[in-house]
Amino acid sequence: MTNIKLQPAAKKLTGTITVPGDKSISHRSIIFGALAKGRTTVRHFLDGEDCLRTIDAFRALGVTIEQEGHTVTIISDGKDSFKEPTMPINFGNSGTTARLLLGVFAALPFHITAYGDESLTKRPMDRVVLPLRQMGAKINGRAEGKYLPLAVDGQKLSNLTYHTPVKSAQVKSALLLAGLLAEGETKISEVVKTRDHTEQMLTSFGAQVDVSGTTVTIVGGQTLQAADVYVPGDISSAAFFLVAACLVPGSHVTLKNVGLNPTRTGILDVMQSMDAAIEIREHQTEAGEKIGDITVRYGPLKGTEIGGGVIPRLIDELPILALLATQAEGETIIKDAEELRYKESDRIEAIASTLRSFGAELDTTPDGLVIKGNQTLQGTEADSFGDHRIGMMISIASLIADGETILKNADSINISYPGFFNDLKVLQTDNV
Ligand SMILES: O=C(O)C1=C[C@@H](OP(=O)(O)O)[C@@H](O)[C@H](O)C1
Ligand SMILES: C=C(OP(=O)(O)O)C(=O)O
Repeated sequence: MTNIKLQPAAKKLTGTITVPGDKSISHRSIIFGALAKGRTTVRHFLDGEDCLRTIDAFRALGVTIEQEGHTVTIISDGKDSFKEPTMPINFGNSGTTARLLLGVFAALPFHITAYGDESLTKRPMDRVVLPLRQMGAKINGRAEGKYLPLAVDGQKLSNLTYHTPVKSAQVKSALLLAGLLAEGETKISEVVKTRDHTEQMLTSFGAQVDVSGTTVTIVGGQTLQAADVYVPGDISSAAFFLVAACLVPGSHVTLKNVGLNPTRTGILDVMQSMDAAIEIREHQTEAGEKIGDITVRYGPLKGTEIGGGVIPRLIDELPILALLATQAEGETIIKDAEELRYKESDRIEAIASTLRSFGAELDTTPDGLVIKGNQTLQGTEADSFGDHRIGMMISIASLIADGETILKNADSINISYPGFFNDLKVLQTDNV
């Protein structure tokens, strides 16, 4: 466990950085590359700990995966070439690995045991286990299969028509993957549209998938063909510097090649509604994923209400948006975000206790937060709770707090952004 001393920003943040690859797309590139026949090359892959768990899981199934820096090559002959793993699979801290791979494992002719770290072991898996059982999956574990460790006895799965009650791209994706490996037509509908990287990648690997509003339909038994994947920069990582630049006086920062898939850009909409000075220049689309540069400047902000359909489009950005709200003029209300309670930590409680330790005033509600604006923050000792997004929120808060901050358990940041402190240093060293 590493503790880091952080100082208030001595000067403005300036310059240009390219944030690391998108975590959701990196996971999916490995899954699809392993399921496809042929050689898949992935560029700008995120080498965060979560994505490495997905690589390890497919290596355990016998798939050849080579990694050189941010380029990953997957050589596979498809699912029929997979072998039964001889050891339990460790999903680590990664909810995405756990949920999506349960959808795959359920359909493989193997007995597989999977477990996770202390945080993942507390996160609900029944959201995928229950619908997978409706397809014929045999999955057993604690609390009737609600929590890891889980034992999966792979089966031939049948098709599913399912309206998912949770607003979760992980659930949708797990069921689409199971549907791809099942017989017949699987139809998944959601209350609000969640990130659609699985649907985009199915198409780019040659599968037929039909998207109509918030319903996705896939016919099982399709063969995927290897494809080359370029992973755009992760808007969820960019978010920390978008907010930092808004908060540190005089800042002017450009983030290059950021993924601008509309199911992920809720943070840009919300920051613009708070009057943030943001310019977005979309310049290309790769395999259905929009990519562009974002420039943001320091400036005054106003409070806002964040709720409804935008929530899944910015779910992982809510910790850093909560910090932004403490500096806006007027109150900010975050609602409809009960899913925050099922992340790496209970993020509603983690945001509240962390910002309170910086001296901020805010209230929690069952599904969100009410945050007072125009607040002065004091340096503090704050724990990431093993949650990478809380760790990065603390680091950005320290830039505008009076006095020193100590970030405890800073290692958690390696889950999604191993080069975070380096990129922060680049922006603090004039690189225009
Ligand atoms: O599908 C994905 O890649 C993800 C979906 C979201 O989780 P939920 O599906 O649980 O909302 C998000 O919080 C997570 O970081 C990544
Ligand atoms: C919730 C997150 O990831 P996961 O569910 O994959 O652990 C996240 O990255 O903020």
